[in-house]
Amino acid sequence: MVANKLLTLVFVREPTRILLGLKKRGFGMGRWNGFGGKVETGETIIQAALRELQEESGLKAKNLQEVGLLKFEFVGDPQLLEVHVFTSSEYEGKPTESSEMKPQWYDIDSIPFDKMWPDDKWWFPLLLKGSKFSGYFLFEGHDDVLNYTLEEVDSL
Ligand SMILES: CCc1c(NC2CC2)nc(N)nc1N1CCCCC1
Repeated sequence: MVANKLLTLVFVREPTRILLGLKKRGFGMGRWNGFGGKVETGETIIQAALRELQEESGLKAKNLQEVGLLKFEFVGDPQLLEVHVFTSSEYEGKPTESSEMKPQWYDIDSIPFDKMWPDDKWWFPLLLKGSKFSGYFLFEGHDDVLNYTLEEVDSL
């Protein structure tokens, strides 16, 4: 039994814009995304979310709200990924480029979906309107979504 791999994903949000980062290397390189990564042993999901945001963007979130739970399966790979999605509207610091990510503010009307993970176009509208959501995506490779389910939920 392969346990789900726990990952975090944080979006820093202002009224009309959202902070995205361009992944400079590794998994998802060349795609704009929120800030996140693996939950290490000995840390909570929240601690991991705060740590990854700080490491990758330089920002210290003062409020994290869990808004989504996304599960990913890849054809041929037994490892399921479980991504806990958060938003933050209060933070300290200035967006700073790291070795991993180049941060940039995007107007919420011009999200670069063609340069993001393919699943984002489905759940991002729910994040932007403040809904809580839970979804599952079956990928073949890193570009093709074979199947998905997505629902708005009252609580995560
Ligand atoms: C789980 C991969 C993934 C994804 N879905 C695609 C099936 C791979 N979509 C988005 N937006 N972020 C993702 N990660 C957020 C946590 C850090 C690693 C990348």
